[in-house]
Amino acid sequence: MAHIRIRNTNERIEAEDQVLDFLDKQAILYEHWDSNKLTEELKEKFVLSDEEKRQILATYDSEIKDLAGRRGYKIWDVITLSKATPNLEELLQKFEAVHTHSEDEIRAITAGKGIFIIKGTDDIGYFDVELEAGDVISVPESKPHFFTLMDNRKIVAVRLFIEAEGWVASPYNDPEFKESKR
Ligand SMILES: CSCCC(=O)/C(O)=C/O
Ligand SMILES: [Fe+2]
Ligand code: NI
Repeated sequence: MAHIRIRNTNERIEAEDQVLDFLDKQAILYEHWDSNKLTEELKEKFVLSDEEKRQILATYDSEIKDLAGRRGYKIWDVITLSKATPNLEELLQKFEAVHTHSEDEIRAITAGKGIFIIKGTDDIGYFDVELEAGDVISVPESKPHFFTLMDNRKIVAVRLFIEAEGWVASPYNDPEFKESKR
């Protein structure tokens, strides 16, 4: 279940009903897939062969097609980030810079965990959405956000796209975002 941290106040929201209500008010789509559908091995595997990525997509095929159908998504893949990822630091530099996308950014976490930091309404400011296996999030098109790993430094996620370049991050220079609050 996702947990929220509001950066300006350091307030944490962890009760499921309050998390769902908060994300709904912030126009962040949040859903939940059954993380137990994966084999025990794949729940803890962060270096994946193409066959293992295909196995993850096959495991969640009905959830992916249902979500894709409702949101008009046509392409999906699996991304894995861990210390074993050859260009991890380069990728994180891109993910950790405030950016926007030209389509809603849909990510379904299937293993590990990560944080999306999203620019909320003016009264809230930036807030963290701490995600774990089973959590599915959609960051709306053009909404400033960034992503970082948590202390375990590893995650596997299904990414859904409308356009192949839908993942392209457009830098967003936000004077309201204070680096010190990373
Ligand atoms: C865990 S998905 C990798 C992060 C990403 O694609 C992105 O755009 C984050 O904002
Ligand atoms: Fe993004
Ligand atoms: Ni919890």
